[in-house]
Amino acid sequence: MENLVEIDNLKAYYRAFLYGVDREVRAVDDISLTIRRGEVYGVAGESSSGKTTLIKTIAGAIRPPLRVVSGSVKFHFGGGTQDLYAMTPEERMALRWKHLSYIMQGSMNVLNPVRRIRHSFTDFAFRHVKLSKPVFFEKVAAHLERLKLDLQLLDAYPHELSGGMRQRMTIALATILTPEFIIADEPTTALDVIVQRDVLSMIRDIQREMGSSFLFVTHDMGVHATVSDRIGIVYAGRLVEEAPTAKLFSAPLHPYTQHLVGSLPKIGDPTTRPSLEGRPPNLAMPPEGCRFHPRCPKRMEICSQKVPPLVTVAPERRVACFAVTGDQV
Ligand SMILES: Nc1ncnc2c1ncn2[C@@H]1O[C@H](COP(=O)(O)OP(=O)(O)OP(=O)(O)O)[C@@H](O)[C@H]1O
Repeated sequence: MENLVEIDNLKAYYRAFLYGVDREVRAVDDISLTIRRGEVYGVAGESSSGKTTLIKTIAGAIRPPLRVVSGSVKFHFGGGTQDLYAMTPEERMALRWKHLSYIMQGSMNVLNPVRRIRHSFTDFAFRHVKLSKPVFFEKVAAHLERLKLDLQLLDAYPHELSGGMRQRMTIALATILTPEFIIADEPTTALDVIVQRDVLSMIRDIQREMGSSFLFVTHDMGVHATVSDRIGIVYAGRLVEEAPTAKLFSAPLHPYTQHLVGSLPKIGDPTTRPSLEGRPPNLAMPPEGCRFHPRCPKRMEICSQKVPPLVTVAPERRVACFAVTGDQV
C-alpha cells in the first residue's frame, strides 16, 4: 500500500523554565513512522507521553514554546510531495481542510460557540472551494444526509446540541472536503459508551467510503481495538512498538505494551490486573537509556545505558526493547 504520510526522525521540544532553570521538554523524541493511504494508524500512550505534541507537529500547528528541533514530515497529497517544514505558513494553511483536517476532543474548539453551525462550515471550508454559496450548501446538505445528520442542525448553536451530536457535526465539518488525511485527537473520550460507539462507527464508515487515512490518537486501547488498523505505542516521547492491531493485542512484544494490553479487563476473568510500578518520567529530565527502564520488569544492565533502537523484528512489527531484540543491535 502506498504511503501518504512519512515522518522521519522527528524531534519536537518545548522550552520550559523549571525551578528557575531553562530546560527542554523532549515531548517528541526521534519518532519515525509512515501512514499508508486508506489506513487508520492509531497512536496510544498514557497521559503526557507526547501524543498531542506529535499531532501538533504532524499538522504543522507549532507555536512557541514548542519547536521542531529536527526531522521531517512529508505528505503525498494530490499526487505530489509536500515537505511540511520546508513550506511557507501560507502553503501549510492551504493544505488544511482540503487535504488535512482535524477532529478534536472538544468539538466546541472548532464550532464557534456564538454562531450558528452553518457559519462554521462557511468559515472553515467555503474558502477552499471554487463554488457559489448555494452550490456549496447543496454539497453540505448531501454530506449531512450521507452521514444521517438532520439538515436543520445547521441553524442550531453548538450549545443546543448534545455532546455526541456536536462531535458528529465536527466530524461532518472535518470531512466535507473529502480530505486525504484526517487527524483525530481523542475524538470520543468525552462521550459516554453508547454515543462513543455510534461516533466510532461513523468515523469507520466515513473512512471506508472516502478512503481517507486517519491518524487516530487515544489512550483508550478498547477504542483502538475497534478502529485502528495498525497501532504505534508511545512512551515518554518515543515510539516503543508498532504492529497491526490484532498482532499487537494477541502478542505484544514491548513490556510496556504487554502492561497496557494485560491491564484491559476481560469478561469472566476475576483476577486483578497487574499495575505498573512508578510513574512516567519527567520529559525535561528523562532517564538515560530506555525511558521505560525504571519501571520495566524485564530491565537489564544495558537498558539504563543505551537507547534501544526501534528494530523491525518481523514483517510490519517494530519494537524498541533490548529484552526482545538482544543487546547487539
Ligand atoms: N506548553 C508546554 N510547555 C512545556 N511543556 C509542555 C507544554 N505542553 C505540553 N508539555 C509537556 O510535553 C509533554 C507531552 O505532553 P502532551 O500533551 O503532548 O502529552 P499527551 O500524551 O497528549 O497527554 P494527554 O493525553 O494528557 O493530553 C508533557 O510532559 C507535558 O507536560
